[in-house]
Formats: sequence, C-alpha cells, structure tokens
Amino acid sequence: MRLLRPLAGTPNRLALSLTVLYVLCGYGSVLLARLAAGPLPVLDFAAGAGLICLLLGGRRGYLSVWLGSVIVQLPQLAMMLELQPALLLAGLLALVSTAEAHLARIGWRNSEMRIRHPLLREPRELAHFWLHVAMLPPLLTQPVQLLLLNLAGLGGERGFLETGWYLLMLVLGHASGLFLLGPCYAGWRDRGRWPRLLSLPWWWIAAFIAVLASAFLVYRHTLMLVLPLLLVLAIQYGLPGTGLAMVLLAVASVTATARGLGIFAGGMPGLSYLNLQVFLFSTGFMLHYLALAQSLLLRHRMRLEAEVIARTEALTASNAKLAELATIDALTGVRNRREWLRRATEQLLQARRYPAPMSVLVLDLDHFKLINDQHGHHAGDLALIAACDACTASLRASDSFGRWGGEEFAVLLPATSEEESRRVAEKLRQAVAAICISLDTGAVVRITASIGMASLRDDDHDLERLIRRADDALYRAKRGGRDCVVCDSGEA
Ligand SMILES: Nc1nc2c(ncn2[C@@H]2O[C@H](COP(=O)(O)OP(=O)(O)OP(=O)(O)O)[C@@H](O)[C@H]2O)c(=O)[nH]1
Repeated sequence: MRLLRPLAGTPNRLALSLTVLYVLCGYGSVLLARLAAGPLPVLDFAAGAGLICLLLGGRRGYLSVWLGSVIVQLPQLAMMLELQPALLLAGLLALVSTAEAHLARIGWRNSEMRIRHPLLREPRELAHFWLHVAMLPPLLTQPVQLLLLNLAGLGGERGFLETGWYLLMLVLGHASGLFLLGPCYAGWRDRGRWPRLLSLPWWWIAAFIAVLASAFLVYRHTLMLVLPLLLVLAIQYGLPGTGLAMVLLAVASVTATARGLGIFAGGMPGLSYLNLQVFLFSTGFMLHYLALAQSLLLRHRMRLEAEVIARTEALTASNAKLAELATIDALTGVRNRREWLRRATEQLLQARRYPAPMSVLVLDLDHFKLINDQHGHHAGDLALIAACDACTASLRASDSFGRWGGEEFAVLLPATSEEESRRVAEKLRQAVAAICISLDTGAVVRITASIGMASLRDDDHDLERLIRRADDALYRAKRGGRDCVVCDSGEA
C-alpha cells in the first residue's frame, strides 16, 4: 500500500497499480476457494480490493476493478466455455463486481463522517457502517452473479436448498473480503502509525505464529489465545495492526480448515466455513471498534494537548504583557512609580548591607503647564517622551529612572558618590535643556528641568526620608530660578 503513494501523481500508473492489486487479491481468493472442497468462495479478498481501488483511484478505480475482474475470471471461464462467450460472461461478471465495489464505496463515504466523530459515541455506528459497506453490496450483487453463472450453464447441478446455501457462502465470502481489507485501507490512511508497526517487537509476531501453529497443529482450543494478542495489537498499533493481523488470522484459518485442521474443521464443509466467518466477524468487529476508539481517543488527546499548549503560550504572553503594564509607564515606556520604588528599596537594602554610596535625584520639567497650554496636550506628551529618552540615554544601565507622576521623574544612582551624582544630575539637566521638538504646526518647543539631589546618609533610615530630602532640594531649585541642580545641602 505504501508503494502506491508515490504513484498517486501519475494517474495511469496508479490505475495500473490498482489493477495489479485487484488481480493479486483475486487470484489469492481463487486459491483459497480451491482449497475448500466445492470450491467454496470462503474469503473473497477481491471484493475488498475493489473497494480500495475505488477509494484510492476515484473514477480510474472503476476501470481497474472491471479490468482486474476480467483478468481473474477469464482463465477460469475459458476452461469451461468458448472464448467469445467466456469473454462476454467475464465482462458481465466484472460489471457485477464493479457494481459491488461501487455500492461499498457509497456505504463507506456515507458512513465515514459518523465514524470519525472524536469519541465514536455508540458501537451501533460501527455496525451500521459494516452493514452498508460489507453486507448490503454483496447481498444486492451476488444473486445477479449467480444468476449469470446459471444462465451460462455454469451453475452446477445444485438443488434449490443447495443454491441458497451456495449463495449464502458467496455473500459471506464477499462480505468477509470487504470486512477484512476495509480496515487495512483505513489503517493505511492512518499511516502515521506504520513506522510504529514496523518496530513491532519480534516476540509479538512469534507469539502470534506460535498460537496459530498450536491451534491448528497441536490443540485446537488454544486458538482463543489469539484474542489477548489481538487485543494488545489493537491498543498498541490501532487499525493497521488489527487489519493485518485479521487478514493473517483469516488466511491461516481458512487454509487450516480446508486441510481439516483446527477448531472449525470437521462436519459439513460449508458449515465449518460459516462458523469460521462468524468467529472472524465477531473478533474483527470487537477489535476494529477498539482500535478505532483508541485512535480517535488518541487524536482527541493530541488535539487537546495542542490546545493546552496554545492556551498556555497565550497565557504566558498575556502574563508578560500584564507584568509589563504593571511596571511600565504607558506614555513614556520608563518604569512607573511603583516599580521604581520597588527597585529603589532593593538598592537601599543592598547599599546598607554592603556599604556603598547612593543618590536619589528628583527631576521636574519647568513650566510644563505652559507647553500644554500653548501647544496642546500632544506637544506636552512629546516633550515628556523626549525628556525620558534624553535622560535614559545619559544614565548607566545600573541606574534606575522612573516616572514619579505628571512631569516629575525620579532617578536612583547606586554605587555613586555625592560628587559623581552631582555630575550625573548636571548631565541630565543639560540633556533636557538640549531637547528641541519641532511640531507639525511649525512651532518649536524647548524644555528645561530642575533637579533636586540627595545622597544617602547614615541617618536616612528609609527611602522615604532620602526622597523627601531630594524633594526639598528640588523645591529650592524651583525657587532658585529653575533649570538648575540643587543638593540637599543647599548648594546649587
Ligand atoms: N501632556 C501631558 N501633560 C501632563 C501629563 N502629566 C501631567 N501633565 C501636566 O503637567 C502640568 C504640571 O503643571 P505644574 O504642576 O503647574 O508644573 P509646571 O507647569 O511644570 O510648573 P513648575 O513645576 O513650577 O515649573 C499640568 O498642566 C499637568 O496637566 C502628561 O502625561 N501629559
């Protein structure tokens, strides 16, 4: 099946490959039928192959099924009829096979959506599926096939009851073919699991073969031991696993029964195969339901996990956004008052624990109200942003710059002596004084700042006291004419 994938792009090669698949399955079924006395059509894999051809090949699949069916039937018919009637009959029988595949395909397509539901709500959905895919198509087409054979004089010397029995075997044989190969196709579509299937531990295969060998050669009742093995396959490997295992089990059982071995052998040959089909159908139905439910659950779980990952990522992103909003001033992008205070408190503790100089500056833009009044609030906002940019560009990464409120800012200079802090304050004053904002109106806005400074002293028990001293110095700077730096000592 994997081999068919690369051929999907070349329609003629795909049609050819599907015909080959049909013919192989058809000859396989003929061989199995010949094993059974009669010969009895016990497992018609060609019916399942027909369905796969139509599902994979679409319109081209019809030609593959018809042609494949002619190739399989013609040699047998040619042995009993002249070439011309044999050709005609093979063509007609192939039409019946194509119709059967078509009906199965309709059943498959119609029920597929119900089956794909994440939790396969009711087992009856699967029963409905198989009724429309595996039972109804042969039930509607096989009587026609038998009628054609009888009209051609190939019906044999069967009485009414015998004909009914043969028809039942024919219908069940085709239903089994559809029932066994359908899951293989579904498993192929679920081919993500194939690599896992290839890594099937050898002892599973050995155990499977050992149970079959023991059931058909040693003690027939050990066949029941395949049930737990199949159960594990269904859980571990889903439909690809159960599909393949069921085909193996079916072929082995039919071969053994035909040779008089195993639990189904003995009694009327037809009855043995009927019992075998009942076993295969009930086992397969249970396993397919389990495998399907398992893979649907897995898909559902993967979808849920992907959803959880996506939501966690969204939550992390919105948490980061929230954290940013809680610490950053929306207009200027610098730290807000709360964040500045948090950092300043930390730095103060640090400076007390490992004694180091430290200063606080309080910077206030001068006559800011005038800018708002003369040029509008937007110009005021631009001035605030420009002042922040200028100040942060003049500071070290270890310094903390934050918006205290309105047009007032606070600066923390850790590990900086009083003299150095004075120089930094002067640098900030000059940086603000150098700002020149050209407005759309053509007006030019210039700003200046007054700065109050306080350096940490032994009697500064808390941050509040240090800030208050810097604030007092700022007040003196304003009183002293603005656009200047004043230290809490009172010097300008
Ligand atoms: N555009 C703008 N203006 C603001 C913002 N926050 C505060 N202001 C304004 O800043 C002005 C501050 O005015 P005042 O407290 O009188 O101070 P000032 O005009 O700078 O005077 P001095 O500080 O004495 O030099 C007020 O008009 C506030 O409305 C803001 O985010 N954007």
